[in-house]
Amino acid sequence: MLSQPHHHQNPFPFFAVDAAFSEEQCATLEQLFLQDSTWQHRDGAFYRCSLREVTDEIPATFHHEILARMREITGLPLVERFMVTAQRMQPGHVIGIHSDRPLLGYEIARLVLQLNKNWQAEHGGVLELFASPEGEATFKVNPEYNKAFGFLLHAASYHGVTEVTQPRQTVVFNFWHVANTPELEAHIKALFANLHFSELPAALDPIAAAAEASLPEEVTYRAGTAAVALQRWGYDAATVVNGYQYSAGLDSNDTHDAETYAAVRLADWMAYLYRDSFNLARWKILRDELAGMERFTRLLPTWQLCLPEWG
Ligand SMILES: O=C(O)CCC(=O)C(=O)O
Ligand SMILES: [Fe+2]
Repeated sequence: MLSQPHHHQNPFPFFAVDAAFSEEQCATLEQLFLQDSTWQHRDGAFYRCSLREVTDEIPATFHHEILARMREITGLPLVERFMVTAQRMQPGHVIGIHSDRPLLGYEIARLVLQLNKNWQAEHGGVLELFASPEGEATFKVNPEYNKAFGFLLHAASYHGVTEVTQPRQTVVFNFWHVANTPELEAHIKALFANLHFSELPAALDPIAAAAEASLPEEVTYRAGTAAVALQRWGYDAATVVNGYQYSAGLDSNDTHDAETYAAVRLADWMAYLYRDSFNLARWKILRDELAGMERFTRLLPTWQLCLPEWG
C-alpha cells in the first residue's frame, strides 16, 4: 500500500504514488460508487461535484493500514479519527482553485485516490497545483486509475480540478493532527462563547487604543481575543495586558514567571486557532517553547488538547 511515494516540496509539500493500492483494495473502493441514492450535489460556480461520506463502509483493517502508512509517510502525529468521502464529477463539473486551509478542528492531511479506468487527456479532470491563486499550475496529476496524491493542508496549498467531459471517480481520505482535533475545536469555541472585548480590564484600554491606531485590525483583534482567554482563565489584569502585548507583537519588557510565560503563549495560540487556522510551523514553535515545563492546573485542559503527549 502506497509503497513508492514520490515526494515534492513545490508548490507545497505533497507526494504522488502511481500504483497506490492492491487490485483487491481498488475493487473494494470502486464499490462505493455503485449506490445511487445518497449523493450530495455541490453546485457552486467554482465547486461542482457530488459527494458521499463513506467512512463507515471502509473496512477497519484498511483504515488501520492506511493510517499507519500515512503516519510513516508524513511523519505527523495523526490521530485514529478518519473520514472518507467518495467524490463524483459529471461532464461540466469543475473545482476552482482553493487551499482547504485547516480551520479549527479540520483535517491536516488528505490522500486523494483516482479511480478512472482508461483515462484520456480529453476527459479532463486534471488535478492542478498552484503556488498562488492567480498563477499558472506548477504541477498536474492526471486522474488515472490507482494514482494517489497526498498533501498537507495549509493556507497556501492551492489546488483545483479542470472541467471534466467524462464521469470522474475519486476517493478522498482525511486525517487529523493530534493538536487540531474536533475536541480542541469544542474546547476553544466554549472558551470564546459570547466573546465581548468589553469584559477586558480597564487597564488594557490605553494600550489597546494605541495599538489599534497603528496596527492592522487583524492583529489587534487577535490580541484582544488572546486577552479574553487569559481573562476567562482567571488571570489578573497585569497578565491580561501582558498577553495582549505579546499577541500584538508589542514588547512589554517585563520579565515573567513561568506560569505567565506559558499562559500568554497558550492564549496567543488559542486566539490564532480561533481567528486564523492551524499552522504546523507555529504549533512546533509553541511545542518547543513549552517543552519540559510544568503544566499549571489552570491551563491543564487547554494544554493537554494543544500539546498532548504523543507516542
Ligand atoms: O478531486 C481531486 O482530485 C481533488 C479534490 C480536492 O480538492 C480535495 O480533495 O481537496
Ligand atoms: Fe481541495
